[in-house]
Amino acid sequence: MDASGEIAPAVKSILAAARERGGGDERLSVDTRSLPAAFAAAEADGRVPVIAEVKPTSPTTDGERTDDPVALAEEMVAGGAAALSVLTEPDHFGGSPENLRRIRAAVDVPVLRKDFVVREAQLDTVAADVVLLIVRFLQEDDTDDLDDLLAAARDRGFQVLVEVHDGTELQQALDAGADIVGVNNRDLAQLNVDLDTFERVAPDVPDDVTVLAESGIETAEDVARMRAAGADGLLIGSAIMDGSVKEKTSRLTQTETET
Ligand SMILES: O=P(O)(O)OC[C@@H](O)[C@@H](O)c1c[nH]c2ccccc12
Repeated sequence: MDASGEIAPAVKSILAAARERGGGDERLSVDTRSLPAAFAAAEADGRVPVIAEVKPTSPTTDGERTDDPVALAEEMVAGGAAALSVLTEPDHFGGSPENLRRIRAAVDVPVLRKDFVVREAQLDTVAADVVLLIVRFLQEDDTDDLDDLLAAARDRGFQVLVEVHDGTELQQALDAGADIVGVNNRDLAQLNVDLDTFERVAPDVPDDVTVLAESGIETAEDVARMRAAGADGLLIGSAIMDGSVKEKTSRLTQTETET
């Protein structure tokens, strides 16, 4: 199916670039750090489980953060991030596989590879603890199917975060056997953020599936709201990348102990 009429021009451009991108030279086999265990350790320590995202820029961000990504990642961990997300998409997000490689070597926490993987060989670009698969993008022409990519990722040892935007996509993710699901509060048609999205979709996620609230989480109130709606973990990029990274991370991971 090609439903690209329903997605924003920036997203079409991201998808077109993803289709063109090559993969790794050889099949990877990864030894991963457990994301659910990292979340449990954060909870036990009184921290909100947050995946902090190293995102130099994005189609919805002004300017680009040019600090050393490893230094940013270390500040996030020092601020209490349970895990990290690293953009590896070069054309629209200022990321690179090299950033991920260096960051994963420098920290002990699980690291999510944030990219638009649409073909099996692209899983072999760089090792990570978790890879992202976006349901909506795997329904397009010239992409592999969710089921096949999920199996291919697990065969290599990866944990897989399956991203959804609504109830229909959630059902597809669950049917494919996803055990970590992210609900993205940013829609792909207008690129607007609406935290209601998570509140709408989360009640249908089974208890044994880890569920993340993604995008648009900026304040302690947003954190509390997503947690109240059932988020096991939160994926936060822009609000942490803006300003003092350590302080921002610490503020957002400690909201539950302050009250
Ligand atoms: O910067 P924010 O609004 O905190 O969002 C982080 C993350 O959810 C967002 O970067 C994201 C969610 N899904 C994606 C898929 C690809 C690229 C980026 C994303």
